[in-house]
Amino acid sequence: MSQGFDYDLVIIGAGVGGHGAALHAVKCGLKTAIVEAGVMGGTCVNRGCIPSKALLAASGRVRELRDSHHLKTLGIQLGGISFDRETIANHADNTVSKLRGELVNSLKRLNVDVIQGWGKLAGSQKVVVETANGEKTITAKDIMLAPGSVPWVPPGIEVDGKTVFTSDHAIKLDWLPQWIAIIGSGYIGLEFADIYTALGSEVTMIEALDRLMPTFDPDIAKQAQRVLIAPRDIETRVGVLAAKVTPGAPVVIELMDPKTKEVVEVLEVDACLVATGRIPATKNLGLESVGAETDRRGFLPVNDAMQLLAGGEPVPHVWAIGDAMGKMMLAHAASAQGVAVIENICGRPRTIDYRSIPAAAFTHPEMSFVGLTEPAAQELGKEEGFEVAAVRTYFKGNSKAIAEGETDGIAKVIYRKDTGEILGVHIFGYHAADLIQEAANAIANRESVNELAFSVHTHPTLSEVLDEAYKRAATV
Ligand SMILES: Cc1cc2nc3c(=O)[nH]c(=O)nc-3n(C[C@H](O)[C@H](O)[C@H](O)COP(=O)(O)OP(=O)(O)OC[C@H]3O[C@@H](n4cnc5c(N)ncnc54)[C@H](O)[C@@H]3O)c2cc1C
Ligand SMILES: NC(=O)c1ccc[n+]([C@@H]2O[C@H](COP(=O)([O-])OP(=O)(O)OC[C@H]3O[C@@H](n4cnc5c(N)ncnc54)[C@H](O)[C@@H]3O)[C@@H](O)[C@H]2O)c1
Repeated sequence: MSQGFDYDLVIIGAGVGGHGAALHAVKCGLKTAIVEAGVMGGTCVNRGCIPSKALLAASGRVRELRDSHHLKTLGIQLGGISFDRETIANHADNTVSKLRGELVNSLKRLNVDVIQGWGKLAGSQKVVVETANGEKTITAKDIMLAPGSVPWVPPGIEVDGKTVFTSDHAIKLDWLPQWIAIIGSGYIGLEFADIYTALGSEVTMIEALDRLMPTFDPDIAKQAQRVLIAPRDIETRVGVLAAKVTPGAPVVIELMDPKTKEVVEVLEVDACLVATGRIPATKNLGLESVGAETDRRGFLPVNDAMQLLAGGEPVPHVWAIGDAMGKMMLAHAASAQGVAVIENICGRPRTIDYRSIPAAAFTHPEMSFVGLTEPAAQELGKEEGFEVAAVRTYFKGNSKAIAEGETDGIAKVIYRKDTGEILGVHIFGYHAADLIQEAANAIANRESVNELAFSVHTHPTLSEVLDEAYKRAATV
């Protein structure tokens, strides 16, 4: 099919986004190559989702087995629980190797050519790859940019990879500091606070904004703070910037009042995890060869079809997906975008419905959401002229949660009062990450609480927290 080109499609970046796109491209009959400068699998497989979840699985088990009060209520008594840090780290490493191997094999099986090297655009249908053996030029009918993202380290913070580090180092679990400061209370800060406290470290969590977990719905953040932060070995500093961090023994952290710019406190800790967000890896991509440039924050500008834009106009045959275009920095969002681009290339127009993409933090218990927070829904209601309502149900009223002894949790359903359409669902509690999927499907189909109230949920399951919410919200 390649019509005088080396390939139908060349993808730059073999993360989950590029990989998902490659699999779908082959299914659609496109001759495909993927260019990777680093390790196959990108952030999610090597430095993100997978190793962090392996660490959370092991540390979560330690937390559970050490919770003698909880076990006692179930009639269980255990002796002292010990763990081996190195074996936990190996579990994460082995999981990464296994999944990376499977990813590489899946590409091999489908005859996707893997080209190792740094890829960049040299025009809208040409890629130059800097390989170990020199430059290689390849042509393609379409090109997809999927270069992902890297940790963002604010100015003033010096990372040495030993005492001051980002998640790239933390996932190796090289050591367990007695006292660790975590800068940022987003996903990475929360998940690593869960890991470190379960394994016995004391944590000081520093958040620049005026409340912890600022991107989560306020009700959920409040409940999570009550369960994930307050009873654990975690001190918090909120509304202060970590302005200067100097590695060493001790690590010295200067906290600054963002308004007065004055240093308000100096902390001396054993280690510091910088979890202050991620930035797109979009330097040296040859964008100038097609007249394009990144936006102010370094993201690749795209339209709804995910065509790369130059001066507001789509560059023919060049597409961009994943963390590098910055719509939602999640693995499943990146692969959904990759698949949608292939559909667009094949002439079956497809866009992404971001409102129905769920997200979860894999703390113990988990936090998850899909759609709008209550303040965002209220804002939309004001703009579009509808009223917003919310119902809350609690895990302590759910029979399965009671049987499990896992009653800390809340589900919140936000919906339009007039039509009952669900606008957002937020869950904090046992298995929240799995529970959110049915709400995501409901939002994707723009379903109303009035219909959902008739959908039958298995009894006794945790999913009945949503069943109860739909029934309470329904007008009939
Ligand atoms: C600690 C942590 C935990 C996470 N946990 C989750 C989670 O539980 N669930 C979830 O959904 N998301 C999670 N994420 C986010 C998730 O990892 C990212 O959203 C996802 O990896 C983005 O995929 P991507 O394909 O866009 O980019 P990446 O995975 O970053 O892959 C991009 C690839 O492109 C390569 N590359 C870049 N430039 C070039 C070039 N010029 N030439 C050749 N190759 C190039 C890079 O080497 C890299 O391999 C987590 C992230 C972190 C850091
Ligand atoms: N379970 C998951 O899906 C998962 C897990 C980990 C990471 N991720 C992805 O990785 C991305 C990065 O995660 P993250 O937690 O680093 O970023 P984040 O954007 O979620 O949170 C960063 C936090 O750091 C705070 N901050 C920034 N600079 C600061 C400073 N100088 N002092 C104090 N606080 C400061 C911000 O206010 C913010 O609350 C996320 O966008 C997420 O999409 C997802």
